[in-house]
Amino acid sequence: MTQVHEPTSKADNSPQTIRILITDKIAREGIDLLKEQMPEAQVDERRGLTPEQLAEVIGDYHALIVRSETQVTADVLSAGTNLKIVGRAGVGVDNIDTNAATRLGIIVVNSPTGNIMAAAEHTIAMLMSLARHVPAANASIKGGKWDRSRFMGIEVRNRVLGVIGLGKVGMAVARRALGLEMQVVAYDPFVSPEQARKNGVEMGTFEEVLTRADFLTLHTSLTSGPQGTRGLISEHELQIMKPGARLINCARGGLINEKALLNALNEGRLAGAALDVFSQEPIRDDETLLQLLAHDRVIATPHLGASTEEAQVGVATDVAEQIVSVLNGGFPRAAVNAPLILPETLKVLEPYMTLLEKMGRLYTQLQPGPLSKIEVTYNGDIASYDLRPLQAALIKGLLESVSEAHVNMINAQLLAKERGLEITEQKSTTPAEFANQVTLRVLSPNGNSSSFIGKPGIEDEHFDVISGAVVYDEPRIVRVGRYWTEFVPEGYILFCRNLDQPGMIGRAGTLLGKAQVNIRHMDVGPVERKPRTRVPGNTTDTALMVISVDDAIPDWALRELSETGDIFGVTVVNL
Ligand SMILES: NC(=O)C1=CN([C@@H]2O[C@H](COP(=O)(O)OP(=O)(O)OC[C@H]3O[C@@H](n4cnc5c(N)ncnc54)[C@H](O)[C@@H]3O)[C@@H](O)[C@H]2O)C=CC1
Ligand SMILES: O=C(O)C(=O)COP(=O)(O)O
Repeated sequence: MTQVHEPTSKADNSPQTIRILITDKIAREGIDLLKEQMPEAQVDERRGLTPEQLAEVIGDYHALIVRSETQVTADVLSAGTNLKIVGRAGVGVDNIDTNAATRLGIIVVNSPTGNIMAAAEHTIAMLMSLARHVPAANASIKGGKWDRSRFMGIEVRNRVLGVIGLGKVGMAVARRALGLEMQVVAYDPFVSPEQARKNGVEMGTFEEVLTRADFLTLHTSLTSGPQGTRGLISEHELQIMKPGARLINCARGGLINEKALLNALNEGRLAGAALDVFSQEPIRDDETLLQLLAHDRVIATPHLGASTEEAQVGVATDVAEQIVSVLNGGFPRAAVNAPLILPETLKVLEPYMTLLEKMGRLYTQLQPGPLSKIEVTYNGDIASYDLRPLQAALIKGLLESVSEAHVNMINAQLLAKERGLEITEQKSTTPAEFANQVTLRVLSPNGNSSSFIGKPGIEDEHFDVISGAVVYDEPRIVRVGRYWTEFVPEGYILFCRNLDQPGMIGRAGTLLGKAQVNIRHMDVGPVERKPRTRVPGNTTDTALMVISVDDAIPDWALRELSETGDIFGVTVVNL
């Protein structure tokens, strides 16, 4: 391990100290930004760590910043017990196990635009170098030769540039190639022909682009799996490429079957290849790559696409800003594994996030047991927002007591799915009983509401409907089961049902007084919201008594309350 910098501030092992680890070289501006905006944080730089070495130290850190060299494996992430965020100072995140990060609730951010121009310009430099043999001619003249005939080139004007992947870099390359008077034809299944045409680019099928291109340049990200891009250019694709074409790869080494490329070059089917990226980086012992590097018609650079001063300042500050935001409890602007929520939206949603989390917690404490289907209904203006953070908050509240996993916005959906929990949403901007009301309805596995089992008023009544609202920015629970109520879901709360008859409140109050437990708030909710006429002597009417208290209630007091008769279903929750 090469430790190029000692920790930049004095080591502090207190758990409260925010610690940020940087394991690849990033621009000083990014590090300065971290220190300015989080002066209390400890920022350490350590380079050349193997995944095993990184796994050993990562437990002490809250944030990790990498480029393409550090391998952030599932083991590294699992060892990051305090890790909240991994920042990739660049675009490609194929060196980070983002699935593992998602499962562990670790946010992964990148800088999607900071190095685009650098990568596009490097691609053009490779294109021109291939056309005019610049690297070989440079080596030749420096070797004391004056060899002009060996380095006969071709003009790129009027030649066809085939672009595979017309995303940010691909499009920037296309625009530059049009400036060089090339014809540009591209393949990208996710880009519309109209959008391409507006930029002077013709779209074609994969085969058309391969067969027409004089220069073929790759700009897709590297993905695995059956639909993935790994090995996108293999034996067959190289076979159908125009004879004498030239291939450029400034995206990811794994996009090309490098052995097949070596064969195509050796057999003279391709006139040249310019490679900035490789399946093994740095190249150590891969025989095919060593042969490609030694090949006359191969131009190579050591993954320099993003290496410009401008790009490095851009990506480092971009990622540093997001790290500061996340460590301060805010949201990143370019998360790879979390929904993008605008700050203005988040401000509106925050009290609802608290509400939904509390509703989930309240449900699991009142009604412990397995869950399979939940329907959430949003009524009022709130229904017009992006509600994904609210669903994540609900899942957090529901799963927290039944799962060891740290549930957050990143992994909530995944964890719910793993536990077979299906959540459906109903939205209506028409207000319900309250202006902005959220109702949670737990359904039985067959989709029916399993709300009330047994005769109303007996102890096995199920509380499978919970409604909440935000009143003056404060979350309130307004309905539990069939009872209307209103209380702030916070701290210890005693729930019980009582026969709807005089003397019940006094009985509970006296008992809590005897137990020295202070009542903060009390609400006795009827089954219907509207005032109604009590029928004297009707002993089946029940009400829900909700008593918020300052401290835990001793067991003997709860027992005594249950034994008084006419008060039953005594449960205490802690929200
Ligand atoms: N050499 C270097 O230093 C740098 C390399 N890169 C790499 O360049 C690549 C492109 O980056 P961006 O343009 O920012 O990404 P991007 O996400 O904007 O564009 C990728 C494009 O590929 C398309 N695509 C996906 N699957 C495809 C397939 N099977 N066939 C054809 N097109 C497909 C997508 O629709 C998308 O338009 C990434 O791999 C990135 O890591 C980026 C910056 C610097
Ligand atoms: O941003 C990317 O995808 C790159 O490939 C740049 O990699 P780097 O940050 O130079 O290691």
